[in-house]
Amino acid sequence: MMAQLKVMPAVAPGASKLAIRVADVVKRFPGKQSVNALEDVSLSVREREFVSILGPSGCGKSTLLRIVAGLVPHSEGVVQVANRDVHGPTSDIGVVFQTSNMLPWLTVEQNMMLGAQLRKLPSAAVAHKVRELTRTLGLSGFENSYPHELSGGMRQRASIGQILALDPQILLMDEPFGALDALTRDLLNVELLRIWQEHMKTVLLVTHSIQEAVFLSDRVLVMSARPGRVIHDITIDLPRPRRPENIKGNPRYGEYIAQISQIMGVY
Ligand SMILES: Nc1ncnc2c1ncn2[C@@H]1O[C@H](COP(=O)(O)OP(=O)(O)OP(=O)(O)O)[C@@H](O)[C@H]1O
Repeated sequence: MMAQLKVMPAVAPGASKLAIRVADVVKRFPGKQSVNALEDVSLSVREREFVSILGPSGCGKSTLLRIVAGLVPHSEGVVQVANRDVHGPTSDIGVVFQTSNMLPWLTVEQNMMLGAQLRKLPSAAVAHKVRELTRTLGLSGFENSYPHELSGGMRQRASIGQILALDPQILLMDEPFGALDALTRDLLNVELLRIWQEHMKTVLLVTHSIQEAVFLSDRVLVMSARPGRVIHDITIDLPRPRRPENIKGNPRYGEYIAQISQIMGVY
């Protein structure tokens, strides 16, 4: 028996405590060859939900994430974070990209402190938080290392630490583990779930990996080819806490992957 997929409307009617609301968003990049990147995109993410976005290359996933982050303006529609219209970056949101944002001339600890210092957050509290994050992200002993002295996985963990040091309520992640080998990616997926649960964050993650999306998420959104729209909203009904050993052998996990692969035309 295949798992029964719950396909929900893209914007849950009457949903309370929305962390992110995107309604009928259009994005056009003007220019000689103007690009219609997004067309009537609607989605909602509730507080503390873990939602992933999948879609074909070039469908506008990164653009959508950057719009929610306030880094790119949208052409039409409504984008709200914590019930407020997004007009630019806010402290409610932290963004993790595929490649590390660390400054090469600063150490891990200095990089993790930097954002908080720029925001003039109280330095003793920040130093305490950074020490704690260094430990929980498995970077103890590397506080004084420079980015080039770290492995790719450690650099990504440090980048996540940089963002968590600012304590945003919402984490937007754009293929954060895309450049890593499969084993490191699996390990960081488990760490990400632990962080998400411990720190009670809302996460919106863009990924190319159906397996990663199913393993991590409460819901998986699937976008159409460009101009991108959210065409499926699939609730992942797998038990938590999730670890590879108790999820990857679960037949429902395989069924979700098969169904999403079918939706996306990937076999
Ligand atoms: N600054 C820009 N100016 C013009 N066009 C852009 C710009 N940024 C993105 N685009 C176009 O918008 C479309 C969506 O790009 P985007 O990077 O959001 O897709 P994506 O789904 O994240 O792709 P991928 O999965 O390959 O990373 C593409 O056609 C891209 O060329």
